[in-house]
Amino acid sequence: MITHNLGYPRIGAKRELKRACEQYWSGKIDISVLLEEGKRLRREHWLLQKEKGIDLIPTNDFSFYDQVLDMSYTLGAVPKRFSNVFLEESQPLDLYFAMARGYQKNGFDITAMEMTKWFDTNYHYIVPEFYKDQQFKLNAIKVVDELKEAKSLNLEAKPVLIGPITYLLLGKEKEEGFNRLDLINRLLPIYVELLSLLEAEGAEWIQLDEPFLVTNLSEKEKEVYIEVYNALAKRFPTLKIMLATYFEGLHENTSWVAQLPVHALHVDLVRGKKQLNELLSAIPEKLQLSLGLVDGRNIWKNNFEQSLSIIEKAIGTIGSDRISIAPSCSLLHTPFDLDNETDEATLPSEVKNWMAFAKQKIEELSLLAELARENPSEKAKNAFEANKFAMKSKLTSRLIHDKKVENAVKEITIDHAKRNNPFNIRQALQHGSLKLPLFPTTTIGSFPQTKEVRLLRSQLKKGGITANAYETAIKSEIQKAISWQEQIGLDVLVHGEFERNDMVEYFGEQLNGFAFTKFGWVQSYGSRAVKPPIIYGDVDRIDPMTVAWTEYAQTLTDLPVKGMLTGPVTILQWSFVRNDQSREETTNQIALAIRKEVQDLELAGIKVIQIDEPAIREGLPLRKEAWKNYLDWAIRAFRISASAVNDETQIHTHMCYSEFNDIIESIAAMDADVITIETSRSQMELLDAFVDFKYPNEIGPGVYDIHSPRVPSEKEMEALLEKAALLIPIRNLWVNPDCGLKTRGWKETDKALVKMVNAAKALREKYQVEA
Ligand SMILES: CN1c2c(nc(N)[nH]c2=O)NC[C@@H]1CNc1ccc(C(=O)N[C@@H](CCC(=O)N[C@@H](CCC(=O)N[C@@H](CCC(=O)O)C(=O)O)C(=O)O)C(=O)O)cc1
Ligand SMILES: N[C@@H](CCS)C(=O)O
Ligand SMILES: [Zn+2]
Repeated sequence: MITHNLGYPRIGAKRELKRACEQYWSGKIDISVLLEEGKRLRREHWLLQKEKGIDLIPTNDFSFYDQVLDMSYTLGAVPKRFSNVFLEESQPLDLYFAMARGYQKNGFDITAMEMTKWFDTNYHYIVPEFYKDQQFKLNAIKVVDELKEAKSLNLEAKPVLIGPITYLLLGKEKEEGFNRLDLINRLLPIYVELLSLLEAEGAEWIQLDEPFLVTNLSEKEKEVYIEVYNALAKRFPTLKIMLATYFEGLHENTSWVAQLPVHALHVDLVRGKKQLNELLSAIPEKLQLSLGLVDGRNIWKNNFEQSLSIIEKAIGTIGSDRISIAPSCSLLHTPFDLDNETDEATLPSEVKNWMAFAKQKIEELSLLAELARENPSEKAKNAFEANKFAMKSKLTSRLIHDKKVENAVKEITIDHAKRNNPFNIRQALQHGSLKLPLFPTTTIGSFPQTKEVRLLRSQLKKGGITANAYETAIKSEIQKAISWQEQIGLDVLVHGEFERNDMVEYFGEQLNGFAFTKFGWVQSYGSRAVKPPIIYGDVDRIDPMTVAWTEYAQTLTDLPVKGMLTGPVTILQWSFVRNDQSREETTNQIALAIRKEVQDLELAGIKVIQIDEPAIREGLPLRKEAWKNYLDWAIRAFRISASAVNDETQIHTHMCYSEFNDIIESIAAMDADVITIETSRSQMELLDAFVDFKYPNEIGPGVYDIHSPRVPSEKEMEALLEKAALLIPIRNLWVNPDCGLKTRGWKETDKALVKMVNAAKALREKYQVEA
């Protein structure tokens, strides 16, 4: 039985890759320094896995931005708007980064490719763009060079590629008249070329990631899978293909997937525990099985006793030489190294002893392999006892349960999720009290988190400045932001979220039942990372979390300041969650905590309160049969958090990166008075669902993409608004960017928002004249 890994976090223990990329983008370092840093990180991560005893080590899991973008680049799926600008002799990495970030230099103004969520994770990938005349062309340098690098270190390397069908399904047709799956005939020869090169370079194993195999597939998709994998098997009779599935079980796909002619099948036994029995009975004689035992999506220690019984069962049925063990999915979604966490105040050692990050998960794998052998070492036996102790300590700990919270959740009734009156009555009251113009302008909450602001927080945490000095400095940022918003003519203001490290972590730090880390970074997109807090116990809010900052901002202006909260589903989704109770139960606890905050904001005189729920769509189960149950409790949790206010108090919600078509009914059921959504990258395409559904409440379709430094023109935003005004009743229409502006600089923010306000004014004029 061997151990292998599906992918390692590439950003580095201290986010070294982030710093290197950002320094390169700002011209502070040369390309050679960036490339060298990438090489150093790869080497370090490979050697660490080797040292911990992993037999098969993944390569090509490293990326300077995103593994899907790497694949597009490797397969030559570069949209023409880029390839026309970047000539053959240009630095390849510059073209690659331009695809991700857009390019507004040397007289060019090219928009970035779209970005969306990777299955149900908080990781974002760059969406492949497909055209009717799409051609592919191999650019194998990265994949092959990384294999050579690993081989030069005497490692048993396993190149990891996104499988051809998952790659196509991840993308989007950018024009009508074709189906992207039909491109398989042009794509497959490129994969064949790539696999041949890798085989020639001595690759024995290739991992092809096909996570779409865990979803509800159409007949056509199933047929393409069968054709493609048969073709590959015929062409590569000796290359060992490991077909990797994860994030769910195979369900109804089990029997035919088990028949695909690959060397090994990897299955996720954390999310898809139940599939093992069926698989063991359906497995053909030669197929090897990779058991995904160690949770790649959470930070809890593996339960050795349970894992060993699974291993035993698998060995007992098909023999140890056909079994390998691995994490459930790539470790990209877990932080780097728990050993770096030494602060008892943020992460009590009792809780830390229940946890494992990527490095520890790799150790767990080696230990499990050792323990499954006949005569495990003393070290492994001791580790087994320590693991048993940790499991028991978690079961019996006094840190976890809070009767008061558990009772409050039990006492939730239907009334907790109901506003006093329906939307039309609330709308009239809110319009009467807020007196906003047509096409009211607002922003989504955050303003640039400058180096200076982040430094202040870092100094506060290190004791370099006092809490008073920090408060004064943040208040000064708020004061500047309020007077600037008044000056440029925004209608509903925000305080700017300067005091927040992150929209989830900030709340986690103030809620009971949460622990947090210093270095627990997980890549979110490109160079950006998040530090998900850890929910280990019952959640409660003791003191107000945001009221003082919002109240202060409101004292500075007569215009309404929007209170800014993160919703219960998003807090759940972007945290590491308990594995000892249901997600629904935890979300209800968070909903009650946010409800208290909403009530306190209203009491403090705040008339508009936004409860962000960007992760509702992302939390949707991968299997359609589980959607209804999830949506029922998720929407109810939002409503519990939002419904304790008077009719005059206007509740906003915000969502980004979401395809709304499938869940529009549930979004309407949230019954927020105003919803702001990300729509600009898709040219308002995402608005269609709201239009088709005749969405009744107010809506702010984003008019500019905040993920790129590109400043849109006034005309562009006006055109988008015109489009929206034709689709949505204008009294229901708001004007805002796609999302918060924390990642942007002040210069571009100022320019863009001035233009946005002007665009709103132009529409106001036009429609007032017409009215
Ligand atoms: C809306 N989004 C979010 C998602 N998930 C979240 N949990 N939060 C989100 O906001 N998912 C979907 C999208 C993803 N979008 C983003 C956008 C931006 C970031 C981002 O900017 N991340 C920052 C880290 C933010 C943070 O936690 N900052 C801390 C610590 C800052 C720090 O690095 N300090 C330095 C010292 C100070 C200095 O010298 O700069 C240090 O520790 O070395 C803070 O502000 O206090 C990033 O840089 O990646 C993420 C997801
Ligand atoms: N209020 C948050 C929402 C991000 S999704 C922000 O503005 O950053
Ligand atoms: Zn957003």
